[in-house]
Amino acid sequence: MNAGIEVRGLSRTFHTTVRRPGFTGAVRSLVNPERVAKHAVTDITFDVAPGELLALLGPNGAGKSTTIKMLTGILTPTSGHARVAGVTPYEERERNARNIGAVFGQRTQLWWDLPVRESFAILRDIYAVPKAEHAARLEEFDALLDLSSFWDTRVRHLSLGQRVRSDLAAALLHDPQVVFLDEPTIGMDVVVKEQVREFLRHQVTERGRTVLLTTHDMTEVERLAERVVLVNHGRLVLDGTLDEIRRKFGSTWQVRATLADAHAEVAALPGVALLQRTGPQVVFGPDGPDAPTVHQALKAVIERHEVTDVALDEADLEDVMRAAYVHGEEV
Ligand SMILES: Nc1ncnc2c1ncn2[C@@H]1O[C@H](COP(=O)(O)OP(=O)(O)OP(=O)(O)O)[C@@H](O)[C@H]1O
Repeated sequence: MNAGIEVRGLSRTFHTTVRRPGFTGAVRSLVNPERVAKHAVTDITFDVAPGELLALLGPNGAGKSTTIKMLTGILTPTSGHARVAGVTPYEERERNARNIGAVFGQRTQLWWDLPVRESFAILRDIYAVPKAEHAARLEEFDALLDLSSFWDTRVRHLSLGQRVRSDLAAALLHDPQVVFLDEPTIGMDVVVKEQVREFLRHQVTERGRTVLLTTHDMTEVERLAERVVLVNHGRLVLDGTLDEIRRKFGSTWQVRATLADAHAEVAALPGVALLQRTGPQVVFGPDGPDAPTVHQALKAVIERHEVTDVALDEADLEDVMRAAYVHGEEV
């Protein structure tokens, strides 16, 4: 069985009733309601390989949550289909629930009035996890997320960072193959964010879980994801590695180097232009659509020249993504 995610031509349209303004408008809306269709997700196709962490990115209202809701079985698609660890989520919700874990950073699935550890015990019973297995997993999660310092506290009294760490543990205690994370580190301080990222990396690399992550935090994307899928206005605009996306939309990098020999000849590098030369100081930039990434260019420069100093300027991933959202549909 494939423990990944397959999404094929997935679409979801919402039909809402428009309220006309004013009293007569309200009466007219009652008598003759005006229905409008909102195409939240349109014909999206992508895969997440087993054991891969993919970031699903897009501006507000792009359709990310709607996509995740279809993959977790909360919503049924209008058309298209999806399989999550071999199961059609909206047709077999219960079976799907056993295979997946989900964390929505803005909401909790824990019992508000119970201490965290009791919530974990209830989940153990719900998912019928053997006691020894549950204890071993909790020990592993505690080592990475430092849960024991607050797991006797009621959920309502936890800080945001403590609550989300508890939610993450709760979502993974039944050992799901596939994990959905909707803005898991929103509002956390940098230390807790890093702890959570380390935990997620461990779950992907050591436990082989398949993760679909949505976030607006580009540092998170850089630290965790190799591949990203970009959606805008409900449509998929890009599916590729961070390097590919940088290459397409982040064409503003520069490598500045000081050559050991002020008269040395500068080697021609494919896809790299020599922008400036003043004695030993040289500045390189990307040349054409097949230009390398800044890191590849830096490596090539160092390999071919003896340099005494080197610095690089790179387009911020936020800028790259902004360009990709705007121009992604054109490529
Ligand atoms: N139940 C619903 N009824 C009507 N429209 C909806 C419903 N749920 C979502 N939408 C609309 O569908 C579009 C996509 O929403 P969605 O929540 O999937 O976006 P998102 O990419 O997750 O955004 P954000 O980054 O702000 O969380 C939005 O225009 C939203 O208003």
